[in-house]
Amino acid sequence: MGIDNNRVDCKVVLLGKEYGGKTSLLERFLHEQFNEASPYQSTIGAAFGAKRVAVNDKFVILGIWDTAGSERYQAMSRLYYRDAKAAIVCYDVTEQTSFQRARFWIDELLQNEENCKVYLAGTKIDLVQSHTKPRSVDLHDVCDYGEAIKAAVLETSSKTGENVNDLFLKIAFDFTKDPYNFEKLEDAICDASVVNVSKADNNRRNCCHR
Ligand SMILES: Nc1nc2c(ncn2[C@@H]2O[C@H](COP(=O)(O)OP(=O)(O)OP(=O)(O)O)[C@@H](O)[C@H]2O)c(=O)[nH]1
Repeated sequence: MGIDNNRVDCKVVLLGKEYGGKTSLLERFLHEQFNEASPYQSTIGAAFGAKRVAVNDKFVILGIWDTAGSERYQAMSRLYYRDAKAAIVCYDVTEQTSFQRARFWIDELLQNEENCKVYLAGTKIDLVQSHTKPRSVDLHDVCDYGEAIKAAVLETSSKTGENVNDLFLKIAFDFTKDPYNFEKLEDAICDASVVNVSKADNNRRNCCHR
């Protein structure tokens, strides 16, 4: 992709319960794929990926840390949210306990990272839409909570891609809205890997934005 991994404009961290869909979300965003056939492998430690995103006439490089959801790695996951500009806190819309876990991480972020913007990502919405599994987390409840903590809420599917680009593009867009961040951005040359905010911004649903 031609990205210099030493230069990241916006540090993003993925947090949430194990099996919650974090790695799949990152895989969908970075490589536009979802490997349903391959068996679930829990993340050990953390993984990193970067992607350049176009916002108007500027480019933002999102450097994204995918943390392990297992409580065994909780102490390690804490290391990855330090100085993050954005946290995507994931919960599985079909599993209520994953939402409780999301709230745990948000409490931590609110206490420790006042400059980190929180995005609540409901995952696996395709399972509800296809009636494969019932919904366990109500979108309106999450939106009420999101409003209270000033967090955007998006329900996503890494399987269909619904709202996945929109989520990351919103992060990049919000990042450029801060004049301090915007000044630091350098012009970059467009290539095929760039995702454009204006293209992915259409037909948004299952979300409430702050
Ligand atoms: N149908 C459907 N399945 C999904 C989706 N996202 C993830 N999954 C499945 O859910 C399981 C867990 O997904 P992961 O992305 O590995 O979850 P994780 O949060 O990274 O898990 P940890 O590494 O344990 O923290 C896998 O079997 C995925 O295929 C989705 O949007 N739709």
